Amino acid sequence: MNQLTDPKVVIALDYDDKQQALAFIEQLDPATCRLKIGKEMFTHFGPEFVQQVVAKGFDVFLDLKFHDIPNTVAKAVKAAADLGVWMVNVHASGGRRMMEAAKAILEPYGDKAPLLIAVTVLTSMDQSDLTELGINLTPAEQVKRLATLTKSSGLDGVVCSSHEAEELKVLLGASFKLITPGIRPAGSDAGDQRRIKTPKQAIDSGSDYLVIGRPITQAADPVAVLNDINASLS
Ligand SMILES: O=C(O)c1cc(=O)[nH]c(=O)n1[C@@H]1O[C@H](COP(=O)(O)O)[C@@H](O)[C@H]1O
Repeated sequence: MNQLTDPKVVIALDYDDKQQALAFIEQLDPATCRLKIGKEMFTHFGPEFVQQVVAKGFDVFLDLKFHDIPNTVAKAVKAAADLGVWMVNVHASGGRRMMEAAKAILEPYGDKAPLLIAVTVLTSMDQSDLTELGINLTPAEQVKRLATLTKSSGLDGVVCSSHEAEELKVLLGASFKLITPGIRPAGSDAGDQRRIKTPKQAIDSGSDYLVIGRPITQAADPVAVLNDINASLS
C-alpha cells in the first residue's frame, strides 16, 4: 500500500486481549492508518499500552471521552498529552468551562499538543434516546448546538456522525476537524451503529477522519479491507 501523507482511517482497537491487539498492529503500517485506543483497552491495559503503541510510530487517538468538573478533565487531558498521543477527546456536554480548561492546560505544549476534540451526540443514539433524556431537538440540531459550543470554546474539532458533516463544515469552517465513527464499507454489518455512511460517502460529506473498528478488526483479512478503503478514498 502506498504511504499516505495524512491517513484518514483511524482504526478502533476495541480488543480485550493485548496479544491479539499487538498481533493485529504488527500487520499495519503507520503510514496507512492511525489507531484509536478507547475505554475497553485503556481500562484493561492502562497507559503503558498507549505508550507501547505510540513507540511503534502510530498516531494514537486516546478516546476516553472525559466528562467531569473542569479541573479534573484538564488534568486528565494533560496526562494524555504526556503520553504523546495525537488526539484526545472530551464530551461537549461537559460545557464551555470544562472545554476551555482542557484547552488551556495544553497551551505549554505548543505544536506538540494533541488535537483536542469533543464528542457531540453518540452515533449509537437516535431521536428516541434524546427524547428520553429530555432533549427535544433532533440529533442533527443537538450536534450543531454542541459543535458550535465546542468551536467557540477553542477546541480543534468534534466527533459526530457523517450525516451531520456537510452542514458542520459549512457552519464551522474547513479547519475545524470532523471525526466520524459509524462508518461501514458497503455490505458490512451496521451492528449497534445507527447513523452510518460508507468511507467514501463520509469523506465526500466533509469528514476529516474516519473511525472504523469492527469492519476492519473482525475481517478475515484486515489489511486487505484497509487497503480497499484507502483505495476508495484516493
Ligand atoms: O468517540 C468515538 O470514537 C465514538 C463516538 C461515537 O459517537 N460513536 C462511536 O462509535 N465511537 C467509537 O467509534 C468506534 C466505532 O467502532 P465500530 O462500530 O466497530 O466501527 C468505537 O470504538 C466507538 O467507541
